[in-house]
Amino acid sequence: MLTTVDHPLIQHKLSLMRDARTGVKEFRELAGEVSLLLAYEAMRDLELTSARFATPVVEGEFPVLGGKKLALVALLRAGLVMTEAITGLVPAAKVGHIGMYRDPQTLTPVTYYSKLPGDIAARQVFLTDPMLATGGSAVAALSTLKEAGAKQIKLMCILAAPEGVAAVREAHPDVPILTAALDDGLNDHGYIVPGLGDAGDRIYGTK
Ligand SMILES: O=P(O)(O)OC[C@H]1O[C@H](OP(=O)(O)OP(=O)(O)O)[C@H](O)[C@@H]1O
Ligand SMILES: O=c1cc[nH]c(=O)[nH]1
Ligand SMILES: [Mg+2]
Repeated sequence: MLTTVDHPLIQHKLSLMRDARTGVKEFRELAGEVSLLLAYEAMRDLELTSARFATPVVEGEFPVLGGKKLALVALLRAGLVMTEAITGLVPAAKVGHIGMYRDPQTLTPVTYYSKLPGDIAARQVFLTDPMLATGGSAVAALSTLKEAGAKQIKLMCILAAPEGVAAVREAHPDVPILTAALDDGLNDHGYIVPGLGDAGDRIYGTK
């Protein structure tokens, strides 16, 4: 399932991210803000239970999170800024990291790191990566998560290309995808069009 979260605040902030004139500091802040807004939607179906306590006025039953514990997994580098923002909302979530870069010639992902919570099988997992382009990186990262035992996973990205959505759907049809926008496609270098450029480079000021 693909959900495009087209809230006006997200769309406005995404347009600022797309603008080539936006510098590193602002881009990084915007990526964090869009991630928080995406998380609001991605976590809409978290289970609630109730707790009994007294407000300053009266005693009662009140809703509190009660379902599976959460894990946020950052696909490095660019996904890191997303998990760091989202931990502000869900500070009890455990955080995992999968390090992967896309070979510029072959566009296939190369994995260089993986560190996941030991109890990931029992957690609701949110994989974060701003860019879903060919989908090679997300498909490989989702396989890594499933090999580690993860069963309930959502993929959160800021921009998706139809090619990447199709690749994830094909390899991992059980994984819902949330994105701020579905763009037109990919150029000859595998960049999303119109896109926002190389997310990692724009967040960290490399290149
Ligand atoms: O869907 P794909 O075609 O696999 O491309 C998407 C990947 O490309 C970017 O990472 P990149 O390889 O640039 O690594 P970086 O975060 O270290 O810059 C992006 O953050 C995704 O992980
Ligand atoms: O447009 C793209 C495609 C892959 N990775 C990026 O960072 N940007
Ligand atoms: Mg990059």
